[in-house]
Parts: sequence; C-alpha cells; structure tokens
Amino acid sequence: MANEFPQTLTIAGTDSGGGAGVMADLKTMQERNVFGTAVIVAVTAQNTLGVQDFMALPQKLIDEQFASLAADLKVRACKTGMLADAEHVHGVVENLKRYDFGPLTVDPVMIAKGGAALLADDAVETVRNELVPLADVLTPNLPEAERLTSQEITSAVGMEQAAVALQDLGASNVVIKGGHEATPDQASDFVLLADGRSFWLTAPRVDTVRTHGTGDTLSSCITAELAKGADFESAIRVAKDYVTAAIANPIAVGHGHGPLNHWAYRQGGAE
Ligand SMILES: Nc1ncnc2c1ncn2[C@@H]1O[C@H](COP(=O)(O)OP(=O)(O)O)[C@@H](O)[C@H]1O
Ligand SMILES: Cc1ncc(COP(=O)(O)O)c(N)n1
Repeated sequence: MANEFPQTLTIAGTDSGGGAGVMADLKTMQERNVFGTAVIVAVTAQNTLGVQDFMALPQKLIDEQFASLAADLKVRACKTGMLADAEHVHGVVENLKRYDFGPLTVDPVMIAKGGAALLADDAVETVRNELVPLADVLTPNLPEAERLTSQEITSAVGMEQAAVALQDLGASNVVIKGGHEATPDQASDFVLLADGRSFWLTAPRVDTVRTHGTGDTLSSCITAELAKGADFESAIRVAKDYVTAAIANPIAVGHGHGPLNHWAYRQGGAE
C-alpha cells in the first residue's frame, strides 16, 4: 500500500538505563516521526555507570521476531546495533537476507562507553565478512573502524583511508564517527558516499560525559530519514544535526555517562 506510515526496525540490544541500544533507537525514531519496531538480540543490565551483565537471546526467538514482523508490517528501513557474538551476527545476517526490510544501516557496536565488550572479540571477523557487505550505510566509531580495517587511525587522512577500506569490504555508504577523536574543539565525522563523493560533517565538540547512546542515536536517525524517503546524503546530514542538538542540550539522568536529550532537535536545540 503506497500510503502506509513509514515503519522502521532496530535489531539490537536493550539498555535498562534507557540511554542506548534499542531504547535510544526507538526514542529517536519516535522523535523523527516514524513508527519504530525492534528485534531484541540481547538484554543488558545497564545504567549510566556501565554494563553490569548481559545475555543474548536464543537464536530461535530472534528468528521468530523477524518472522513476526515480516508477516505483518512493512518495514522501510532497518539498522543493527549490539549483536553480542559471532553466532548471533550470523543469525541476524541470515534473517536480513531472508526478508526485505529496506536499506540497512549497520552500527558495528563493539564496546560500550564504560568499557564493556558488547561484541565477542572473535565476532569482529563475522561482522567484517558477513554483515558489512550488506550495509547500505556503515557507521563505525574510530575504535570500530580500526578493528574492522586492522589499521590504526591517527589522523583525518587515516579516517578517509579507513572509509575507502570499508567500502572495499562491501559497505555502500560509510560514516566514520569522530566522537572518540582527541580533537578538543570539533566533533568531525567523515562521510564517503556510494558514488565516491565525500565530505566532512563537523560540529562543536561539547565538553560533557553525557554521551551515552550517541552512536545509536545517529544510526537510528539515519534509518528514520531513509524510511521517509530521504537520500543517503540528506539522511546522514539530518542525523548529525539531530545528535548534535541531543548532546548540546543535556538532561541530568544518572551519575555516569548520561543519556542524550532526544527532544532537543524538536525544541529548536535550546532548552
Ligand atoms: N562530545 C561531543 N560533542 C559533539 N558531538 C559528539 C561528541 N561526542 C560524540 N559526538 C558525535 O556523536 C556522534 C556519535 O559518535 P561517537 O560518539 O563516536 O559514536 P559511538 O557512540 O558509536 O562511540 C558523531 O556524530 C560524533 O561526532
Ligand atoms: C545495548 C547497547 N547497545 C549499544 C550501546 C553502545 O552505546 P555507547 O557506545 O554510547 O555506550 C550500549 N551501551 N548498549
């Protein structure tokens, strides 16, 4: 049906603290006026201080969530986040090949801000070989780009080279996020589009520890925009503006790496 409301899907882990993972994704999707659905791959016991525990769900239950969605909804764009281990990465890939959920944004989540591993070490190869080639948009942060390319990134040129290497692995559009970069005044991300065009997206770096879920927020906003029919460049540009506003207008929640203000963009940025 042509006039179905835009529906999106996040395939990821939960965050009991509400700031990252599926929770950040659904809040972002809601704010961007699309209908959000979720396939839960793992459940974390988590707050702004860290990840206390997590468990991945049985693959059969994950397969059933995909089947439930495919049987009823019309998902126009989807994303992946925390996938836990190689077996689950592979299981998700199988489902992504089985069903058409529109353009896929892959956020190759590996380590949480607090330092906890959300992806088993030996799963990086499965992400590289099986998931990255399916990505219409790939959004690694710097440590993730380093792991996927097996190259150290120490400069802007290094980020540009990593984006090319990731396209060579099969990702169509690549966004290398510079949130972890040591630059004091700018948060700069490098974008390499499928057609070879490239550009930098730069925003003032906010001096804050409230950056829990920044990557999830960026990738789910890209997904929301794609579901509404945006082209890749516009979707990525809107997402950068959205996450910048969400970081720049903090809310006080928790005692550690606090969550973002997902309302900020709607409110024009300012409180
Ligand atoms: N302190 C900050 N100020 C402004 N933008 C930031 C800050 N930290 C991260 N960002 C931006 O948030 C987005 C997510 O980046 P990053 O934090 O690297 O992702 P991840 O959560 O996957 O580690 C990027 O657009 C990045 O530039
Ligand atoms: C379930 C889940 N998914 C993703 C992240 C990464 O978010 P961040 O890097 O901001 O901690 C997280 N902490 N928890």
